[in-house]
Amino acid sequence: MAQFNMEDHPHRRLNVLTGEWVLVSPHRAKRPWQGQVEKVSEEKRPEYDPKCYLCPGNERIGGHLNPKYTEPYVFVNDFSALLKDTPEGEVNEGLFQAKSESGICKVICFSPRHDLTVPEMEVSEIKKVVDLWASEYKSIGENEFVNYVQIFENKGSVMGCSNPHPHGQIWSNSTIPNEPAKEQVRMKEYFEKNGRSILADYVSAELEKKDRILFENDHFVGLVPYWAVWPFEAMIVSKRHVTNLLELTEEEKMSFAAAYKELTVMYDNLFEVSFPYSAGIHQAPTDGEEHPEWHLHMHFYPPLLRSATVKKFMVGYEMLGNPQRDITAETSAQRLRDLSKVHYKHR
Ligand SMILES: O=C1CCN([C@@H]2O[C@H](COP(=O)(O)O)[C@@H](O)[C@H]2O)C(=O)N1
Ligand SMILES: [Zn+2]
Repeated sequence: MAQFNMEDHPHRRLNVLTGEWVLVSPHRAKRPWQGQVEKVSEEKRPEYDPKCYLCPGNERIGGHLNPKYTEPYVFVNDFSALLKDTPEGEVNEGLFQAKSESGICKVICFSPRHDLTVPEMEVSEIKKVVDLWASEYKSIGENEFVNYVQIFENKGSVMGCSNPHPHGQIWSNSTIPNEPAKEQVRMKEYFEKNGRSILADYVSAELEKKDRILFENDHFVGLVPYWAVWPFEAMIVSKRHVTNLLELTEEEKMSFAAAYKELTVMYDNLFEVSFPYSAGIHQAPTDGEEHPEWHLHMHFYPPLLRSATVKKFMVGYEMLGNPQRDITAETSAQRLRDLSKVHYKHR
């Protein structure tokens, strides 16, 4: 019987943040990487699109007029999934439980330019987005009925993104949503047991091992998590143990912006296409309590598997059993690390 090893044999890995497992089948990806990288023609977008709902000076659905903004611009979502004046109410009938939920949803236009995406923006421009994320986290979180603020970005039509103009969203609500709630349980357990943040210890351990590190700068580390589910899933984690964006210094926010750019340039260079993903920041709840267990981090969940047009499907066994992947996190990290740091459009 051969000796078990993680490069050749099927195994499960634990996500210590959520307590969930992922099945890894490396033997299925043993074949050398011959996935053809067909070129996907991307239409060149205009710097301004008169029909775009997010461009400066344009009218949005419902008649709201965007100002001729020149900096990142935020507005309340015209089709908000959560509303701040939702009447309180609940259903409590044995197996039938329901509760009213209030919240605020906003859209952030990262740049007045219709044609730019984060990897093509200057770090100083992305820093302005980080500043706006922080001020929105503060102002939205100050609402009595808001206890969690989820900042995220859907990029690319394959992620259901309805508009290519670079933008993100903020959905905030009264209860902590499932994903951060799962992480909070494990972060709290670890912090109460060890007096340190689980992600601080995890990042130090990864910097020791190196094989899943994508990059590091003065204040942030980019890595493929040991428990990654999506083929090129990644995380950006602050080196210092901060619980939310407001604790970051100006220099740390600039480093965050640089890390966001560095990772998304890698992503675009992988298949030389604008790389789709859903990404979001996890940070402390805004319930007015201290949350030393929290450690600011950003998840990136990109769907592409082996080319610009072949994506991973989380179906079947993934839905009924648990997530499964072929290439290992280490192989993905190696492929991303080997890529040029210069965006393919600027070579
Ligand atoms: O006029 C508009 C168009 C789109 N939107 C909102 O912008 C958001 C676009 O984000 P996505 O492309 O990630 O779906 C979406 O949530 C949609 O509700 C407006 O608020 N007003
Ligand atoms: Zn998280």
